[in-house]
Amino acid sequence: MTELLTAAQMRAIEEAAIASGEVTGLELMERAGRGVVEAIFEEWPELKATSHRAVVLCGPGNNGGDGFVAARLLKEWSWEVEVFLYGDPENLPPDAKVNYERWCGMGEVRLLDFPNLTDADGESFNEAMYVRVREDQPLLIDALFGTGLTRSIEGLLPILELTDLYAAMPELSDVRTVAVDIPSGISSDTGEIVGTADPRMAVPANLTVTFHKQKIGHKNDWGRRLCGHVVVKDIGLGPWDRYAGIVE
Ligand SMILES: NC(=O)C1=CN([C@@H]2O[C@H](COP(=O)(O)OP(=O)(O)OC[C@H]3O[C@@H](n4cnc5c(N)ncnc54)[C@H](O)[C@@H]3O)[C@@H](O)[C@H]2O)[C@@H](O)CC1
Ligand SMILES: [K+]
Repeated sequence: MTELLTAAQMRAIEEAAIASGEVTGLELMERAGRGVVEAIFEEWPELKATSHRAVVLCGPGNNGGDGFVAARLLKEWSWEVEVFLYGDPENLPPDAKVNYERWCGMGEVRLLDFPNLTDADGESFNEAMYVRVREDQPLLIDALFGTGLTRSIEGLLPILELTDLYAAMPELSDVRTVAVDIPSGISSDTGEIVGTADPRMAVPANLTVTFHKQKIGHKNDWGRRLCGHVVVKDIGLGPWDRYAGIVE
């Protein structure tokens, strides 16, 4: 029996755990977000000593929900946290919506889909972000897409330009990027970049925090190259053999 999961197996395991009544989806999401923050402090213990800055990019599904949890917990650590959402808050799945709303009680959410990439004052979004990244060197948390990615994120180039910014600034080699579950753009079933062979269509990470077990995509193809250090966090789904019917 392999201990690498597909997206469908992970989903089935979560559904079985929720159906058993032992845990809710909301609790799993809270543990996932907490796991991300724990992994950040384990990877870079120096970040625990002083408050820091984070930019959290949240997507339209439950991966984004994990991002909202991580944002809230970092804010509780007195970090300065900026949250950006790709998608319509009204269409977030229920658990992600709850965590979006919890975050809204603590801070602003800027939408990532404004078409001309220009703020109301005429400043280019990417220019503003470039300045912020250069000056503040925030931790970047990629909670755009996880196991639910179904098509290429090519249409999201404006977001990817942000990650290009990180790559293009050698003086900022200390900038840290953290993928929630898997770098956005990578298929958790194959490790390939979804819908394209262009490696720029994925968000590379220094640290990837996944849940319960690693997915096939962490170990293969571009996934293996773009995940950075992969950490698996227990979110209380129980022992492996409990799901024998799902993971044979
Ligand atoms: N209860 C649960 O199911 C849990 C889920 N978890 C997190 O949830 C993630 C899976 O959540 P989801 O299944 O909601 O999936 P995702 O959050 O990965 O993404 C799904 C959403 O993205 C959209 N989408 C997919 N490809 C797109 C593209 N190329 N461009 C634009 N939109 C696109 C889909 O239409 C859908 O709205 C996991 O990776 C993990 O991070 C964790 O919170 C643990 C608990
Ligand atoms: K991600």
